[in-house]
Amino acid sequence: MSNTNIGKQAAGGVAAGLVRDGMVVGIGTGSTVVYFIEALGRRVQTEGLKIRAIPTSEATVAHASRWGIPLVPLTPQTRPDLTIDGADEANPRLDLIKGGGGALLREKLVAAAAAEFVVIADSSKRVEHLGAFPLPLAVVPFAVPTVAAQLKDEFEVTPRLRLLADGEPYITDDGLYILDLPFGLIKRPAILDKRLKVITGVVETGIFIGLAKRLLLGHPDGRVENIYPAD
Ligand SMILES: O=C[C@H](O)[C@H](O)[C@H](O)COP(=O)(O)O
Repeated sequence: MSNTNIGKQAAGGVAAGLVRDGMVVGIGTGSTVVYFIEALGRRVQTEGLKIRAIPTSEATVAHASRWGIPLVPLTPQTRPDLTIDGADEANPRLDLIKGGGGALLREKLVAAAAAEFVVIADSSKRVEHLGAFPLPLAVVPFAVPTVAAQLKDEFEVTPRLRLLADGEPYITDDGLYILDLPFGLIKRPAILDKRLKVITGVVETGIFIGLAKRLLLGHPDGRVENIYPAD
């Protein structure tokens, strides 16, 4: 197993240990979350842990179902007690960039609705400043040309339409396209998030501000560090 995967698996395992009987658990998306689902699924199968889970993507529906984890939709009455999700970058305040897997919209809904949101990641995801990872933006397909032009004018960034291996646009579970924005350095993520959100045709950004209350950072030696938001 690669060093990165050791960290992901370790963080996913610790996160599965946070789940208690009777909880509603929000389950994010991505390669780190797959390890969390495995560890949680094992607890469901061997300990008889009784939980209900809210998935953030069709991929997560498939993984969780394989482990026999009961799934429920997000409603005002059924909100997660705890949501566990990965991240592409986390700064010291635990502001995040997410959406490398295209699931940012459902992920933000499920993270924001949760009583507690805990991020799991390997140590490469911790950064001083967000922005080296291109910021994903979920955009209505019809609006992509005009949104892209506005981004170039206003933010001096050249958006890249996310494509599949066959050259066709990547389409999210909600029928949206993804524009990846290579900012390089994002100095004020909260302000950038607000400015991007008001562009007509933009549905959601991959900037998650003030949602994560804890980061479980998995290291190549299997150690998991607990990180809380810096002031
Ligand atoms: O849309 C995908 C999610 O935001 C993922 O949580 C994020 O991209 C991190 O994924 P991974 O755990 O595969 O690095």
